[in-house]
Amino acid sequence: MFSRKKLERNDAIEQAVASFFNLNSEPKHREAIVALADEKSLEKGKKQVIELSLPFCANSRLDALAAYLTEQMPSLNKSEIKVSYNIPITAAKTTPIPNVKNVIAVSSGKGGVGKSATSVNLAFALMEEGARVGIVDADIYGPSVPIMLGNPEAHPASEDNRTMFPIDVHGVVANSIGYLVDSESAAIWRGPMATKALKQLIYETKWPLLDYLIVDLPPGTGDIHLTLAQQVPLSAAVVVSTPQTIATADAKKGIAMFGKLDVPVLGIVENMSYFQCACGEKSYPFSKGGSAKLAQQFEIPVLGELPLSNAIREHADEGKPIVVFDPGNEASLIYREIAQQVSIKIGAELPQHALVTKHTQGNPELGIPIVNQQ
Ligand SMILES: Nc1ncnc2c1ncn2[C@@H]1O[C@H](COP(=O)(O)OP(=O)(O)OP(=O)(O)O)[C@@H](O)[C@H]1O
Repeated sequence: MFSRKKLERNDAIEQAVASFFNLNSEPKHREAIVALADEKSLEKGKKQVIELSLPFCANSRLDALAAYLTEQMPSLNKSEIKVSYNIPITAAKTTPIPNVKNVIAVSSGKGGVGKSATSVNLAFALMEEGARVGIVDADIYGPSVPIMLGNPEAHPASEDNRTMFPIDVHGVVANSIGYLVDSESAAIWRGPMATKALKQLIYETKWPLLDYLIVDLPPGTGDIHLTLAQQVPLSAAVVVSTPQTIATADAKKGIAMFGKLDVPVLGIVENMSYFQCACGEKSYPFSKGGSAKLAQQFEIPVLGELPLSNAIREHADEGKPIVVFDPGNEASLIYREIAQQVSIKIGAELPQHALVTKHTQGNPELGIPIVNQQ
């Protein structure tokens, strides 16, 4: 009979992991990282399995993490490092959405700055990093997610004519008003009708277990935003802007609105930041540094700067998200970095839901079963 060695939490490994991911040294930012190891075998440099549980997803950095850990701690040299993700549930002040751990609003003050393109690619980037992700298109008046996902003719199935199943697209599940009614009908909805439609879309969709639900908001700071922030358990928001003053001025209103509604803004995604010609030279058609100034003012980070790129536009127009269809493209790599930062901030920096006990995967009271991931 073989008995499994008892593995103990190993503080030194946890600290090294936290420093690799540049986490703040405050204990609350580290405590969700759990490293289990048999300390005695570590001392002797024996081959063993280290079990690492992270509160965020980081597929693209696992090789670098393993290299960093063995460099910092040569005793890990012969060890196999097994990583799993245990993404926590963050603050839920209002009715939770069954099966959904974290809701991330993607917002912009001004229209046309690339909010939907960012929402869609952020969703796929989080999925590629190892999370279970859904996207809901809250842009009731101009839903563009179905086009960007390449399935504008799709229609969610229903078992009971009351609830619907989201549509699975390349591993992300989605729902949009665009799948349910034609665009002319939705465009004439006003106030209560639009907010009711949005709530139905969110609460009457049977989401599978999701680490993150991305909500692509309409531009501006109107009724829909207020409803969403007050009646849907938003974990955090990401604000998209171009660098030009007219866009950052509107983005500012959005950041201020989330501040008043107590929704943490994780940072700004600067879209159409620069244009890089084939010769390698960069130019700045929409001005330079606008988001950095805004970020400084609100003491939030710029999560990433995306180029004005034909490839981003073509993939969006063709319904083939660039992160999935051209993963090696510079823009895809930037989306992946943004996704990682979003995931790290939610997992290691935001307060977790009070009902979530430490290292608990889910919460039955929230309709989230306790299951083991990966
Ligand atoms: N970085 C980029 N480079 C080139 N084109 C882009 C980029 N980002 C987005 N686009 C294109 O710009 C157009 C507007 O983008 P998108 O629909 O994402 O903006 P939006 O802010 O969601 O707009 P709205 O909310 O007003 O509908 C789309 O055709 C999209 O493909």
